[in-house]
Amino acid sequence: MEQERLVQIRRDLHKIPELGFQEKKTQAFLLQFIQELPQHSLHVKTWETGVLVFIDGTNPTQTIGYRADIDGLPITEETGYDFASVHEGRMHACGHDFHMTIALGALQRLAEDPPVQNVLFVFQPAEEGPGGALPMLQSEEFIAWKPDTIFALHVAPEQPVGAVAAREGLLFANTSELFIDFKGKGGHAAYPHLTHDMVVAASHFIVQAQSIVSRNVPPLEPAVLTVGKISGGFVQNVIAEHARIEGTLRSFTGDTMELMKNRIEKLASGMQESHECEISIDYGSNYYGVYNTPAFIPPFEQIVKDTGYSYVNCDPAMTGEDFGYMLKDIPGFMFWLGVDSPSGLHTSRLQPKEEALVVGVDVVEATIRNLLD
Ligand SMILES: CC(=O)N[C@@H](CCC[C@H](N)C(=O)O)C(=O)O
Repeated sequence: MEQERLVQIRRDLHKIPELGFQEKKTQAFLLQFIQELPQHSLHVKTWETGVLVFIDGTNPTQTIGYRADIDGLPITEETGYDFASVHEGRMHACGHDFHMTIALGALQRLAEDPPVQNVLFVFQPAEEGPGGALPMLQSEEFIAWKPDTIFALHVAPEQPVGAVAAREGLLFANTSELFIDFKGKGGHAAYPHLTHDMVVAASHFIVQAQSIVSRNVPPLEPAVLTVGKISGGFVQNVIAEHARIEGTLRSFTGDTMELMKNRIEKLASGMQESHECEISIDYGSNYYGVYNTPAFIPPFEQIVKDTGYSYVNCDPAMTGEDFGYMLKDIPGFMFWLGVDSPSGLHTSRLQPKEEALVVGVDVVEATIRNLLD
């Protein structure tokens, strides 16, 4: 019965993915669901497009926080689901529909049978960008209910259903977005000698930037430089006066991140000369690495096993998460929840198995009830 209800919630949310800070329908859905729960121990606030729900514990000494991110991605869905996104060009391709459903499932169980400690459920906007965690953390609404400990999960397509993975210390990388604009002299395709072609400049830049990780970053330091999007020009027979590349930088240390940015800037300054153009760089949002407080991991492993699921001690990943900002300020941790999808995160065919929803609810509920007792 509960499984059917969780599946329905997930499917309803899956249909309405919205980008960061535009999650109006998602927020309305969450509020409607929360309003239908037993209200005796609940307090609800909104912040921007997010929602905060505080549950009074029965004999509290502390507050434990649980955070779920709520935004979707600008990806066109290709799952073939009959409950696919009805928002064109938007998809829950990072599993945030699962994250919200699991939080609602755990919230329902705790609203019906409140735990000893106080609980704060955090439904946070804009994880994929521009980043909702930091401003939410600094908001009056959050500060008034600030928890002593906080945790969160992320779906893991490569792990089987029933597996929960975590580690002490660094789980996710530092990230920085990367937006670079190239501006030069465009013109007729037949007169290239009179122009400074920005498609050519951007292409050279992308190829040369590949040597930053392979030739500047020390070989034992993990680093990623990905260009995910390139755009520019007007039409096939006009030489482009503008091109733009959009990407992301990932590292485990602040020094490596600085080194990559430094090399990008040097490369850009050399290319301004060689391609006779103007290059401007914007690093967009930067996320702090997700660092799990080591002391919580052994008790969490025990809770997972006691709940009947398997625990995996995993390696750190180059994914990013603005939850890193919350963990910088509040002790806690993040874990991976196995959802066994053949297609990975940020793909148009991500198909997490819905049997994992109840696993998530069980683990989140058990952690809230037992971690601090
Ligand atoms: C878990 C996950 O996939 N998170 C995103 C976070 C995006 C951060 C930012 N927009 C960037 O691209 O640097 C990820 O891409 O890892």
